[in-house]
Amino acid sequence: MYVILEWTRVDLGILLGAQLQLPPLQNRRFVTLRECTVRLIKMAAARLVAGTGSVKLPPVTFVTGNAKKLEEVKVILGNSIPFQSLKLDLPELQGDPEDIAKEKARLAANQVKGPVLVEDTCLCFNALKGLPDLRILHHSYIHVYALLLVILWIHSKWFLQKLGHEGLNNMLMAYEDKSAYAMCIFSFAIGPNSEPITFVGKTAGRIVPARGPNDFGWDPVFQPDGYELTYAEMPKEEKNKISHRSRALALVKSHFAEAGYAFDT
Ligand SMILES: O=c1nc[nH]c2c1ncn2[C@H]1C[C@H](O)[C@@H](COP(=O)(O)OP(=O)(O)OP(=O)(O)O)O1
Ligand SMILES: [Mg+2]
Repeated sequence: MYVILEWTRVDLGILLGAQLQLPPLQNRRFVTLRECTVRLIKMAAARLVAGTGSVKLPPVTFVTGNAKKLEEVKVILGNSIPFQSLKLDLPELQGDPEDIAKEKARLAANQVKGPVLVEDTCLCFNALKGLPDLRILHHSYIHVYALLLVILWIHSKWFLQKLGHEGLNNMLMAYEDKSAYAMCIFSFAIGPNSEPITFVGKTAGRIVPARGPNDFGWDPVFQPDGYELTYAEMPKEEKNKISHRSRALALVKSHFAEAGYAFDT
């Protein structure tokens, strides 16, 4: 079958030209159905491989209500992924950090109606088997043990699930083990109703009495392993080299490079 379709600006040109990235038609008034079909098949194959194919995506929207996170993400991503940011206060969900990140991505994608990137960060104490995260305690790091009591109350259900009653009873105060890790989970959803994927970055360290500027969360109480400085005391470039956030973003970048998403720029 060899049907000739007239190529007009309004209908096919817009409909197929945009989707299939047909060559400019300066010297041709016609494209063949075969040509369209071949390109459609190629596009479908590319979709299978890349998860999206050659259909162009709008730039990714990084959704966060936290200006400090955004500052870091901008520096770390540079020009590697076309993105814009949107300040939205997404609900503070509780539960497993990876589930929280995915749920945040779903909520954000439904609002933005396009590709979104979100992240969820937590600080976890090894003495407490990775609990708690300090998501709720935004700017307090007076004394970690004092915080634990508050967190215990706030997350009691979660604590019980993870540690059990005995663990809870044994938990308070005298911990030798001050080791902890900072964990960042980015979640990417290509659009509403698509299953988000996640990228986890961790940095090991320990909890110390607060040192350094007090402008970003628990940075003053977290000292990464191998360093004499807390996150807060480090120059920003130094933190960005080793941080939980940059490690997670390295995975995000590789994913984008491998998937070969094409963006409208
Ligand atoms: O690198 C960090 N260094 C120190 N503190 C940090 C870092 N990253 C997040 N944080 C704090 C902010 C918030 O108190 C909690 C995470 O909560 P988390 O829900 O992920 O952040 P958020 O609510 O501030 O912003 P978002 O709108 O992206 O959810 O840990
Ligand atoms: Mg939040």
